[in-house]
Amino acid sequence: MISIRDLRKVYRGRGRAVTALDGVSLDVAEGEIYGVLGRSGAGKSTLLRSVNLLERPDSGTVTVGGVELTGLPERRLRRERQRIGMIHQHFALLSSRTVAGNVAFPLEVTGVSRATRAARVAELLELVGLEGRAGAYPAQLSGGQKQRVGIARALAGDPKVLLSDEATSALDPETTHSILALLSDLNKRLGLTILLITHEMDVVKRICHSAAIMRDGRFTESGRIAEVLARPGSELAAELLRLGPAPELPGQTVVDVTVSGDHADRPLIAELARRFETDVRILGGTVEELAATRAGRLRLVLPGSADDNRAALAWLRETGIPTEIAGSGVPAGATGVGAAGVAASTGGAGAAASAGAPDAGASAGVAGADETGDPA
Ligand SMILES: Nc1ncnc2c1ncn2[C@@H]1O[C@H](COP(=O)(O)OP(=O)(O)OP(=O)(O)O)[C@@H](O)[C@H]1O
Repeated sequence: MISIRDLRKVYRGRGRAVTALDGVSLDVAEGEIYGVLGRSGAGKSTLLRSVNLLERPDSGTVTVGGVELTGLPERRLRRERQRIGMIHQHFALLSSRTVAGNVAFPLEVTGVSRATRAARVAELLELVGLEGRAGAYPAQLSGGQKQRVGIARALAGDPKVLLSDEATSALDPETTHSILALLSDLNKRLGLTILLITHEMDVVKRICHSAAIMRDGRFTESGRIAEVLARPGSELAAELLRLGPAPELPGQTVVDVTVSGDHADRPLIAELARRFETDVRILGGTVEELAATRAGRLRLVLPGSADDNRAALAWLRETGIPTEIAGSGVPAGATGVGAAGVAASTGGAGAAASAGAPDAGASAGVAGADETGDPA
């Protein structure tokens, strides 16, 4: 539904040039919710605003619903833009207009008749759960209600694509959940394709089918959540399923295994114990009901060094369970077997590389992420 190819954008001014987009490519399938995650300054807003060409990229192409927007004259572009809704962090409502007046605004601009407008506004307010608030002014609404107005307004022209610019960043956690639930519901009921930018991993966990991490104008990793979880060394997977820093346990091997999809119901620990006659301990774990799938990450301790456990590690790898040595009790450099080594040898080298695979500090990258919810 949205296809972006090699987008570049450099802001120039006062002898200074900032590369906001450094060759970004992205595909969002029809009916998908796609989250772009990144810290402030990563280029997320520039990317999102490039999708409807509110921001003109220096080069690259943007295609939405089969129409290449970057090739259109301004008048045609204005028409195509009406098929793309957008919601904003601070709602961007007109304070002098009522809820109904705000939602009706885009319909007025496109010349929809008064009667049709009134019927459509009533329908939209019901869709976002704001029946009965048509006559209220923005100042009389809570943040969550304001965002509902923003969503109703964005959907007025019956778009197939919704762009969400940090739509929940100004809201408290409970309201955030209700707005995310609404977006998810609209995605299902209307088949709405949603591209959102956020700095909150929780948003990705709750509603996204696919995600990307953006840093310095580039995607360092991207993909469908189910694929990402199966990708050894994945930074996104580590952020989705967080474990604390790994301890050093001399003479033991600490491994982090990710179980999702077909593996979620597998009696993995019993199998390991049986096949390799080893006493597997669980050191920690996290299980998440992600929008895309149920998934978990377990931190296991196997007696003996990584070398002693070679066969068990190989079996995990062959079984297709992403496995990383979190801390072998021996310096990674001494054996050459570190998380990156496992990642590379599990057949995920390409994916790990595209993820900006962590090097010698891999275990810290996986397990030692900060507590802010921001990607590293
Ligand atoms: N109009 C502009 N003129 C000059 N530089 C800009 C402009 N807009 C953005 N930038 C710069 O481009 C880079 C990317 O900005 P962008 O707003 O896209 O990032 P972001 O990830 O959305 O961050 P934030 O969440 O803080 O908005 C930043 O370094 C920013 O300072």
